[in-house]
Amino acid sequence: MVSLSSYLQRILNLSTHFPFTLDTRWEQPDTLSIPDFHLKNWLLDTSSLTERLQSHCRQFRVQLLGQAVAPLLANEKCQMQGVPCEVREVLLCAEDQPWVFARSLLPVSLVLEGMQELAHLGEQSLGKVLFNRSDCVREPFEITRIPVGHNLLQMLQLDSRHDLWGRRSRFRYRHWHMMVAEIFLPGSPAYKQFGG
Ligand SMILES: C=C(O[C@@H]1C=C(C(=O)O)C=C[C@H]1O)C(=O)O
Repeated sequence: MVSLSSYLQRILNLSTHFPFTLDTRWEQPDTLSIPDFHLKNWLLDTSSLTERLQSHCRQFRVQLLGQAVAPLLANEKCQMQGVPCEVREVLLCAEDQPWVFARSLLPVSLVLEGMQELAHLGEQSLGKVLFNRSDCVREPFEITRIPVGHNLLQMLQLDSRHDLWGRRSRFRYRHWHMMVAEIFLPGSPAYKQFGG
């Protein structure tokens, strides 16, 4: 098991990589055959992923890879109605392993006017902000399958013997929409092979 500090040293030294982006096809959940019920339960769980991961480990942290205004991919632009966004990419890590890669899109006007706490989240979980507000409504999930060899794995310098799976959903707050996409990485408890 690669020690998180040496693993992160490698990733964080690649500062030019931010944003890592997440170029993948997103589908309605019933159009992809999810390998097993255990994974499906993780993919479609609407509760806070941060809290669920914390219940599976002793030491949890959010490792910020970057948060800055950056271009969106075509399939993100239409979901975000073409508004300029801050892109926030993090690794959700437990013990000595990165368990989730997350890429969130935060409209600049929301960060500046609507929810200023998003401007200086740093390594606090975005979920703590979103799930503590009753006026943030989560919209339905789309899911994605990331094949072995996808460039995200190469950029994150991770190997996987199986496809990875992820989900994304928008959170609506007043007239704004945020997008949160999460990819379960090989060591995460979303896969039955998890040793925990
Ligand atoms: C949406 C949540 O927030 C998590 C924390 C994130 C962050 O800090 O950038 C991003 C995605 C989530 O996995 C959650 O906890 O469910």
